[in-house]
Amino acid sequence: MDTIISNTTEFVNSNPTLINNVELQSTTIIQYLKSFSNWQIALAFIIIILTWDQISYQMKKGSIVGPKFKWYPIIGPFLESLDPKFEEYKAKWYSGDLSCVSIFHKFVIISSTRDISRKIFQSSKFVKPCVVDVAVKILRPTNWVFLDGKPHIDYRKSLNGLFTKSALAKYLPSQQKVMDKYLEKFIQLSKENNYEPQIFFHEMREILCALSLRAFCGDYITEDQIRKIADDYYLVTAALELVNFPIIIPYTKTWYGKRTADNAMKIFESCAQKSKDYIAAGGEPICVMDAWCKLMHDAKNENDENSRILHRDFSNKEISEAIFTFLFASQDASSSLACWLFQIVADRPDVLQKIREEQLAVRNNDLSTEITIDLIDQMKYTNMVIKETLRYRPPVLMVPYVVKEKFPVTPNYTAPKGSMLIPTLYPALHDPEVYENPDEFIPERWVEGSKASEAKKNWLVFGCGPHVCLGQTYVMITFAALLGKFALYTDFEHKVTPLSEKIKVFATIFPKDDLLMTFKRRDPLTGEVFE
Ligand code: HEM
Repeated sequence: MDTIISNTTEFVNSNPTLINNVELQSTTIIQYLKSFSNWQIALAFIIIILTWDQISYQMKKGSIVGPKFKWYPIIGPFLESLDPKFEEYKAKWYSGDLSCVSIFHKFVIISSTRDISRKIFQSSKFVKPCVVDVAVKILRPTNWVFLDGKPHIDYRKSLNGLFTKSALAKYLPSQQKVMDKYLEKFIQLSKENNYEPQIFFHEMREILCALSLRAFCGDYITEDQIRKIADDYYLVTAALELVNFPIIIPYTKTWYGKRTADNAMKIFESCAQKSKDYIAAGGEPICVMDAWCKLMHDAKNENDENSRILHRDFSNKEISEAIFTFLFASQDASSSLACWLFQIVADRPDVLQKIREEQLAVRNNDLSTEITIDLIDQMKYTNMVIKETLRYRPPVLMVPYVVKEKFPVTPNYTAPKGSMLIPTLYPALHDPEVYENPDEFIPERWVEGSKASEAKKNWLVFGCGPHVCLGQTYVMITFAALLGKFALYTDFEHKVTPLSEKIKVFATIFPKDDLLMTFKRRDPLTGEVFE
């Protein structure tokens, strides 16, 4: 290196004409630039940026489907993305196996076939889940959900035990109490409104939040704390919208979202300590936190090195952050499922009738029968209704991933590093080759051995691969218990409007008219309805 520098210096010093030439040229360039006005320079700069924006778009787009040019320079379809429309998404999915858009500097690739989507979900070497910038601030950088590769897999192993069937069985009794409470609340609300249909979108979100918090934190969390978190939670959803300002400025959406998340995590931290004390005193787990503390407690006394590593001592802060991610992952998707499930079942009296018959049959007409996992496993038809609702109206339409290194997604297309890659779930779940008349709601298509039930590869409702939904069994069990109870003890009706079947996108998907319903008390054995 030194030799190169000294040789160059020698060469330049021995060539005075060269120095003169360089000086002359720089003076000429400066004089030339000076001959332009500031406006002309600014204009040239803009033209260079715009040209680069288009060239970069074309290079990244390659052979895949997408607008021929970036029609709105720089911003791309940013304004449309502020108010996402289901029909626009759908048009995009069916425009090609891979399609793209470019918004500001972000290049977004959407995959719409089952196989490409599965490949993306399973390629953790090339991709990792993509979160909006502000999510790291709201969920905190130390949160386990931001782990990637082996550290993520190991952390997942320690969490999987909290959502097995045997663990979920322990949370059921406290969830039942929440269901009873909200059943009374829904009937009371309807009575106060003279049984006229009213919006139940907010109530569905509230019951789901309460169910999750009781399952996660047991009785360590108070009714007031649950109500406060349920009331404020929409501020977190709003703060984490795909398009949001990345810096947290006081009194903006993101600031309110962070404040809500911090308050919730503070509550969870104190619950975690109470749970640790309870388990240390020999208590049996009745909630997710207890189950976690029990695993940690037992691991200390086990001779098994692996279990000691998996269930090391997690701090209260770590537990609180993980519990918040469970709430965050569950709240919008579960509320979406609740809205569609009640609407769809209420609109189909024959389906509701079959659910009621099954609910009585599995209880042998004995209403004091305890709801257990075994009993839920016997609710075949109820489970098929839930599964078909998830297929017909999948709460999560797409899962954004970010490309870590150049990713050959197909033999003809390589996704550039840094681009956003979005596998979609909807097209695989509406594939007419697997689900005949995919836009019809047919629970019977899920009978054992049927084409639909055998097509495991199409069942992408909960994703697949290393980040597959941690709560999927929890969802099926909770909703079977919930739907069963409401079908037996209430007579619920839905007011159909022209917007009921239209889809509103708000993180997940909801009926556009916000679900107009009434609930009346019903005798489960005679079917008599009371006002
Ligand atoms: C109807 C309700 C739900 C739906 C449709 C749903 C769907 C999904 C989907 C599509 C993913 C991304 C999977 C992937 O990238 O491959 C996911 C991830 C996740 N879900 Fe769910 N989910 C639901 C409810 C829940 C519940 C109730 C919980 C917690 C109790 C939960 C916890 C999680 C977690 C922690 C992740 C991230 C896993 C990881 O990164 O390792 N979800 N979910």
